[in-house]
Amino acid sequence: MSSPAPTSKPQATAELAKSEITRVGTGEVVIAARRLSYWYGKVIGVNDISIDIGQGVVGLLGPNGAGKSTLLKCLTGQLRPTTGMATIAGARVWNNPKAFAQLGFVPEQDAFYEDMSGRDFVTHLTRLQGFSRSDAAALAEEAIATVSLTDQAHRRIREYSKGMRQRIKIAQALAHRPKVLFFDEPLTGTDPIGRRTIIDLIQRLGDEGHTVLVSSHILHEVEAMTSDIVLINRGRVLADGNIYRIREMIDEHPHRIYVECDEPRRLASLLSVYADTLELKFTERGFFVSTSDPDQAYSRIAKLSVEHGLALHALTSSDNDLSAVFRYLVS
Ligand SMILES: Nc1ncnc2c1ncn2[C@@H]1O[C@H](COP(=O)(O)OP(=O)(O)OP(=O)(O)O)[C@@H](O)[C@H]1O
Repeated sequence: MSSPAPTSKPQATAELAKSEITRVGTGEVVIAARRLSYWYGKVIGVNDISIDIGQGVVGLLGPNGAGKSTLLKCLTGQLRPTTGMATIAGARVWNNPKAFAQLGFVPEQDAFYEDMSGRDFVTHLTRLQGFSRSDAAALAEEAIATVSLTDQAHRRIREYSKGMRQRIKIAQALAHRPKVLFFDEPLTGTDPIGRRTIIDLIQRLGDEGHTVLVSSHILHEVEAMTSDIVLINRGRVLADGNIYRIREMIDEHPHRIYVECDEPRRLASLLSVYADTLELKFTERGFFVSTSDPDQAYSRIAKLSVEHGLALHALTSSDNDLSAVFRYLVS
């Protein structure tokens, strides 16, 4: 999205109505943004976001280019907001080392000294937080154990798999024991076991009372960690709240189910008599059915195929992904 950079000053926080502030997480507000915008020259990264984030795990969902990384960078003090502000525990983040000490950040991109061991990498970065050599070493060891990398910590990062790289980045973010953690697309490129380890860890951090903000463009990834989500698109908050509410929004819209079975035309004709069947579209091996009542449609397809002896080979929904949610919300 491209439009001229704003010239007006940010409005004061007090001028915002409560309804203009997105509220996620539980308990006291830990992370806050007020009228936060960030412009890359004439391209907007984050557009006037006001949000209060409490404890627990919160998912920041949006398609590629939505502004997730830019928002995380503003909230962690890596980028100075063009307008507006970000705070952690009430203190402004930008240019404030005290705020940095309270947060841990797991970036999407790798930025390693590849020839360092995992252990040295975490220890050195922890020393930069102001800890003595021995304290930093002890904290690093603890964090490395938390991500189950103790056995591999002596190896050079160059030799690490993608999943191990993700975990050593997480150890780096945890070592100084921050209460607030930011994960930018933490599951990218990980295998199923690595994913499980990271998801479990994120949930545990949330259960222990940390505030954890996790960005992703994949709905089911975030769903595995939390039901508390914020949807962003084109730099703006589109919706927030419980993931089930978002699912309800999906269900309020025509839902497309793909069916492959023996004699697809026969099953399609059986479905065509129901009022919630909106459209049928055939493919080489099956058909798409659009329905206004997905729950009914799923059970009906299963029931009819059994009753009429039509073996089902595929029953899937292409609408379960995030792009569908966004299509609905934007339209
Ligand atoms: N360094 C940059 N220079 C110019 N534009 C940028 C830069 N970084 C991001 N943008 C633009 O800002 C917008 C938001 O990008 P951002 O990287 O924050 O999105 P994202 O949701 O994190 O997406 P992705 O997961 O693809 O990184 C996009 O339009 C993007 O092209």
